[in-house]
Amino acid sequence: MAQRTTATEVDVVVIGMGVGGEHAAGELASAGLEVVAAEAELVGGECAYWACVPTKMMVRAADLLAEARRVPGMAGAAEVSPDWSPVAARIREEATDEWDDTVAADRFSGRGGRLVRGRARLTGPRRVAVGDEEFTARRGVIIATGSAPQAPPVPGLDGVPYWTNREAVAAREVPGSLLVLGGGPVGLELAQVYARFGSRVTVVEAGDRLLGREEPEAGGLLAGVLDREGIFLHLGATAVRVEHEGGTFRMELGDGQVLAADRLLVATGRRPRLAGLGLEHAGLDPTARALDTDGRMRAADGLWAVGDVTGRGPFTHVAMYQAAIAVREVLGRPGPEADYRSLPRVTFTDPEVGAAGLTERQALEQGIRVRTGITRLASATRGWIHRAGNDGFVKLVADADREVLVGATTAGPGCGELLHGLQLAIHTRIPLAELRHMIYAYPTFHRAIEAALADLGGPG
Ligand SMILES: Cc1cc2nc3c(=O)[nH]c(=O)nc-3n(C[C@H](O)[C@H](O)[C@H](O)COP(=O)(O)OP(=O)(O)OC[C@H]3O[C@@H](n4cnc5c(N)ncnc54)[C@H](O)[C@@H]3O)c2cc1C
Ligand SMILES: NC(=O)c1ccc[n+]([C@@H]2O[C@H](COP(=O)([O-])OP(=O)(O)OC[C@H]3O[C@@H](n4cnc5c(N)ncnc54)[C@H](O)[C@@H]3O)[C@@H](O)[C@H]2O)c1
Repeated sequence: MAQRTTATEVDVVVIGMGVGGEHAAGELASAGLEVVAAEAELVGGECAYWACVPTKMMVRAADLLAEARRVPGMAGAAEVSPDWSPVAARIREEATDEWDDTVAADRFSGRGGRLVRGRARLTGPRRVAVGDEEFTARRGVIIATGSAPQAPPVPGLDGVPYWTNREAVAAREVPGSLLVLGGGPVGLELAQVYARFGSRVTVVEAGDRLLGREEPEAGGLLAGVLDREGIFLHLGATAVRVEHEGGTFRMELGDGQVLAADRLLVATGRRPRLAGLGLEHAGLDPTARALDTDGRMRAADGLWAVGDVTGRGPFTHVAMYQAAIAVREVLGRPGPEADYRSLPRVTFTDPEVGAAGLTERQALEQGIRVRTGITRLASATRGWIHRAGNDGFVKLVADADREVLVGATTAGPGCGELLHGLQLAIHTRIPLAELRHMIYAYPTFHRAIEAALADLGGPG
């Protein structure tokens, strides 16, 4: 690509103002650097406008309905009449400002940064073009362009008006029926929300279990709960054709079954947004699936990458963690390298599924001599007291040679919060003997950890 002769010189250019880019650009501007940040859509990115924040508002509302439905048999009678309008209004008024990022853009300008609207591309090492403007970055460029939904190559799919998470978040009405392709976190959180608001929901998952990246017990647990809530599940199912006619979506499966619904949500994963970024002009492979970064978030000399583009865990907390490291690096401040050993993630279904570190399978693949312990939440006093909605378990994965935890899953009501103590144990390698000899408050859900530790067996 021909370089323009005049380019504006600044300290740093940040490409993409999602959670990762916004954090990095804001901090660097506050530190007094001259920062230009390019954003093609909305400052705040996917998380604020179409992902974490609005979906968790939807989940909160759906969970309230589910709790109210648990009143019979435990506390009397309750009549529940779901109404989507307060959810749709809250998403518009509180979460997204009607998908207007003025507040976030002003916040960045208020810190001294310059926001440039448009799609940026690299035109050389430390050189970035946005529309007609070109910038050179004395210290370097931070790529934080996030990820985009990835649809599978199912015949007919690209010609129909399917939903991604964006349309599912922006919906003003609950569809009478919803077909969800993909049983990962996006598909399951949204499937349960819509089902609890009265939609007839069917989930089609190609793998043999739900939430395939996590422990098999988590997928099994959710399959049981969702089935009980009236969600139709097709596991190990392949969609071979999709069509949309007369307002109805029809999906043919490999076994010949045809499923029909008013809406189709495609939630089959996301892919780092790297196409058209001009990576080749910075000496990087433009066909790479993700940007390979070192522990200091460097992808090349004078080029850092943070967030979903790094492929290190597509979560907001990872993007922010990495952004903080990149900021330190740009400012030349000392600090530790990125450490993903206790990487936490929580799927906000009900029951929530929290996980940190390695699954049993990942640990085995790393050659670790593994010991596991598991306990059902219902068998802990608090789980038994809780009764309705007490589905869940705690599973621990230990390194039998080093006698420390390397992974944990906490599934149950609000059990994403239960994860933190275990994450700390994994991260700081607390010896199992220490964990066993702590006192666990009675009757809490976290006492289930003590039972799972006992189930691990081994010395001590
Ligand atoms: C439905 C859903 C629910 C989720 N829930 C959670 C959750 O509960 N917890 C959690 O931790 N994570 C959750 N995630 C994941 C989370 O949203 C992402 O990990 C997070 O948004 C990644 O941040 P990012 O800064 O890397 O990218 P993004 O948020 O994707 O931001 C990237 C930004 O870059 C801009 N951009 C892209 N290319 C260019 C370009 N060339 N020039 C200029 N700008 C560009 C985009 O417009 C965008 O604003 C969820 C995801 C989905 C889809
Ligand atoms: N609570 C959270 O932190 C949260 C919430 C939502 C999303 N996210 C993150 O966003 C990313 C995207 O989520 P996702 O659920 O879209 O992706 P995912 O990759 O986690 O799950 C996609 C699912 O779709 C299935 N699939 C793929 N192709 C298929 C096909 N042709 N037919 C049927 N099923 C098919 C896969 O087997 C998989 O189970 C994930 O990495 C996730 O961790 C996080």
